[in-house]
Amino acid sequence: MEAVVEASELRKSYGETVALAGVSVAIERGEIFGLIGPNGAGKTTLVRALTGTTEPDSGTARVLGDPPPATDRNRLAVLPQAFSPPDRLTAHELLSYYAGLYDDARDPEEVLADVGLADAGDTWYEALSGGQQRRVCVGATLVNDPDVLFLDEPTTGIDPAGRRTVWRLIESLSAGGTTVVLTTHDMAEAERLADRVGLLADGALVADGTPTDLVDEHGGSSRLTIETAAKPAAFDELAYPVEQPSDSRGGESRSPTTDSIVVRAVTPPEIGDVVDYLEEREIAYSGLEWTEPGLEEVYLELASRAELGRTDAADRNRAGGTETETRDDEQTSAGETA
Ligand SMILES: Nc1ncnc2c1ncn2[C@@H]1O[C@H](COP(=O)(O)OP(=O)(O)OP(=O)(O)O)[C@@H](O)[C@H]1O
Repeated sequence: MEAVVEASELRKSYGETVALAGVSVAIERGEIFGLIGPNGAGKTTLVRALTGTTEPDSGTARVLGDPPPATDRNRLAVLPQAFSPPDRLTAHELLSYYAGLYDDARDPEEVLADVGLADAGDTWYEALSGGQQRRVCVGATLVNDPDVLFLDEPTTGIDPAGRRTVWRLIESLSAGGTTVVLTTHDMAEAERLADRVGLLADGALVADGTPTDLVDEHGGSSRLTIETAAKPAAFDELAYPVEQPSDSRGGESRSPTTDSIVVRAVTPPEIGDVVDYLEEREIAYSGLEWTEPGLEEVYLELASRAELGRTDAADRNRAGGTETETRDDEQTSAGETA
């Protein structure tokens, strides 16, 4: 398959802050690539390097075969995280304005219908709800019927029904051959939409795979949480691994909870064995909850590993001193739809 978005060893630092530490990725035509990672991981910087609004210090990028500054703007669209169009335009006027920037544009009415706002065309942007405004912004990226679409947290602030409208839209765009790079903090969104997920941490792509593969590799086993005051020792004879969950994952605030026990790797038909164990030994419990691992577990696991790695590196640096490549900062340009 043809890669329409490619990055090779992209590096970018702002002063001593390394935003991208050598990111390589290739995204194929029609693929939905979910970009996830903690705040400050480098996601926006990567998108900016791929869309030509920031110049990497080194490495190369190509979108639709050209380096980003030369990418055909008629074939590309970007929805930045913070995008504030003029308030005193109606939704229809706004989409007409953006449509006017392209040689060949879609009918704004059609685009409004796509984002579920067919009846809101005459409403001023400022009079729309936050979620409706975000949907108009998504619409603004669709007026040129792009071949490559970068969406930075497109559904933030949108209600569940509206989110589903946007999800279905993204799916149908991808089915029609549009390549979508979707930055999100919503793991359900990434799991539902992304063909492939890339997890950035500290400027490095620490995982890249289908949601299913990532969950198999890093998600750990299923969890059966038992609400009980019993101690882990009460489960010594149970044939499954048992642990006492922590109040928080990672960090020094980790402390065991005293009101629940987690039994790992129990399949749904085996839950009865655990219940029998509780009953036979008269262990009091007030509830059971079985959960499969998902992308959220992958995210927490890999992000906490990256955090541990950073702590180790900081310790080593404190012990031995380090050299950091610095470079002049550059202006952050306000995002704009392409
Ligand atoms: N123009 C800039 N000047 C200085 N530092 C910057 C600039 N842009 C980004 N950074 C820094 O680079 C790092 C990566 O930032 P970036 O915005 O790419 O992260 P992100 O993953 O998009 O975060 P978030 O999830 O919060 O949007 C951060 O430490 C950030 O402070």
